[in-house]
Amino acid sequence: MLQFIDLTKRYGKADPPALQDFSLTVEEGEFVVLLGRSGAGKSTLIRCANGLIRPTSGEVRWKGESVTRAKKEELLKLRAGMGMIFQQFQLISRLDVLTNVMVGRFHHLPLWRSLTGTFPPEVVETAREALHRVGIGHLARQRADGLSGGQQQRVAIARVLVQRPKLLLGDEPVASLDPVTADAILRLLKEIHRHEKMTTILNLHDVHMARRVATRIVGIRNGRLVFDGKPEELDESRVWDIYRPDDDCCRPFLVHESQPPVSHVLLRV
Ligand SMILES: Nc1ncnc2c1ncn2[C@@H]1O[C@H](COP(=O)(O)OP(=O)(O)OP(=O)(O)O)[C@@H](O)[C@H]1O
Repeated sequence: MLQFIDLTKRYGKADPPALQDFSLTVEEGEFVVLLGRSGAGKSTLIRCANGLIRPTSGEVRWKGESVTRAKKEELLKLRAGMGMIFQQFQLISRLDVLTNVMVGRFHHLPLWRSLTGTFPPEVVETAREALHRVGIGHLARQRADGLSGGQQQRVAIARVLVQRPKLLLGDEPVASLDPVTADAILRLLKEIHRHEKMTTILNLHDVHMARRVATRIVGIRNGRLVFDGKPEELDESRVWDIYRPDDDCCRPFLVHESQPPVSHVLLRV
């Protein structure tokens, strides 16, 4: 169980809070998609989950242990059970694909192996299997920077698979990809979720895709939770609550009867 308890995050004293009194409990095995406008606080929340960002107040607890209060060593241990994928993939560009995937096992190997970059045969085998699983087994010996965005995200997902985390966090994992590739990556994540049952939290900018993959959708607006429900409960007025501009300036256009539903309009802007 992952608990966000009364989180508030201010980056600067004078800045408005990126998160404000934010509480949410995510049960094991859920597939949660965070929706919200740019700057709503989605990335901040995801990064608080694995301690990349410390909240100004409040606490994150993972399986009962405090991520927020964990000391460096404890935090590294907690993070070993949390995989993360990013918009910009975060691969080591000069290394080949297979080595990038094996990096996912670093947490579980003795320090000398990390320092020398040598991996036991079973790790090599596990990494090869993971690459096949994500559909790019044939690219194992290619340099990471020679791949397309979709292929790089598959490498990043394979790296998470060898890590065998209990929690997968995705900070806009498909935001840099074209719609067809984004769709393929989300299908892959959904299939992995179905198979591994790992708790998954992603933030996405696409309402339609969110409805398709999530078991639960959380809407964030100005750092506060404004929707928490099943995909089928996210009707047009709730989509509007999440995305409406603060001054309501565009509402007459967006909800005009002759217009497609808000979620469709939002997909196109
Ligand atoms: N490192 C930082 N320093 C200062 N302010 C930051 C920092 N990171 C985020 N913010 C601010 O915190 C608020 C929330 O940002 P955050 O990136 O969490 O939103 P988001 O919903 O993920 O947005 P997007 O969808 O555009 O990525 C924004 O006002 C943003 O400008």
